Amino acid sequence: MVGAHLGRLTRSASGAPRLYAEALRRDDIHPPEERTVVNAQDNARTTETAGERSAPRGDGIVIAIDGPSGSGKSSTARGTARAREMRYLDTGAMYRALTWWVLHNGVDATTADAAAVARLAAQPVITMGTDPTDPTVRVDGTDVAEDIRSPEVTSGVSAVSAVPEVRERMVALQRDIIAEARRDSGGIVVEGRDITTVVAPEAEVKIYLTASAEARAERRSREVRTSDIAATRADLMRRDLFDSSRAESPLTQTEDALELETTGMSLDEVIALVVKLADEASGEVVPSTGAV
Ligand SMILES: Nc1ncnc2c1ncn2[C@@H]1O[C@H](COP(=O)(O)OP(=O)(O)O)[C@@H](O)[C@H]1O
Ligand SMILES: Nc1ccn([C@@H]2O[C@H](COP(=O)(O)OP(=O)(O)O)[C@@H](O)[C@H]2O)c(=O)n1
Repeated sequence: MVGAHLGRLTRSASGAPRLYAEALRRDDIHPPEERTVVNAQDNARTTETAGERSAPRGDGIVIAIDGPSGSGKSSTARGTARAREMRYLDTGAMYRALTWWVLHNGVDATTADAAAVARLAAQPVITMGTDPTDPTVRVDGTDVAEDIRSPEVTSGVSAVSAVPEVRERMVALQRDIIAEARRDSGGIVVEGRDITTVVAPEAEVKIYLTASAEARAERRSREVRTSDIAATRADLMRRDLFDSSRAESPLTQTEDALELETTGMSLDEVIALVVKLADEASGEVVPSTGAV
């Protein structure tokens, strides 16, 4: 199992291995910018970004990250993809894009019946740009990157993403993007709620990212510049409950994903740890044998 030698591992309540921050105090984990280039292939990659790379490599790995809202999935996935020159896929942005489309067509996603949502969600072409320095999301060619972060979309997205036809369509698209990244690049970091369980259970690195509800609410409040941490926390809890209790592909923590508890860790520390796991999984670093 990836990461078993990286730090102090214990078992969480679900039985999943849990990696604590103590691992970061070990000498062999560096922030991404200090990461040493470990082979010639890596060296060649330093001059281009993941999005620009043209030469097919065919040895790309997949890093799958799931977790609740505000646990740091997007920032960690993006940072890791940038550090390792991989592609990056924010699957939440895809469900948000479809939710935007539903609202754009005058339908309230939270009250509409599932059949109406499914019909509408089948219509537009969703296009995802996977360069981690400039990820894009388009609906029928319209750039919706900003609009999909609106409170209206955030309120409706859990209802839209619970519709089976919506998931079927998005998962197929996600798998296509992953297959292409495996074939043509250094691989891809994919984050969401069902990546380790449904979209890419075969991923070389599987992580369940988490943090305390307080830490997540504080992070999100800082991000959206509100001082009402209690309201932010309530919104996170509402969405987490919906996402983890729905019938279709609920957010779940499985035994074969490494739980990374990030309360008290900085983003750079988390990224450094995931980069380290990825380096090991792709054979770029010889695993150390000491502490477990
Ligand atoms: N380990 C961390 N420490 C402090 N802030 C963090 C950490 N990880 C993420 N953040 C910040 O928390 C906010 C939410 O992170 P994000 O990556 O959007 O989470 P998610 O994708 O899981 O909802 C962002 O502003 C991000 O910069
Ligand atoms: N793989 C995924 C990703 C997101 N989603 C849904 O999309 C919503 C928005 O995802 P997001 O990653 O943008 O969420 P946050 O970053 O706001 O926490 C989630 O609350 C889920 O309802 C999903 O069902 N499956």
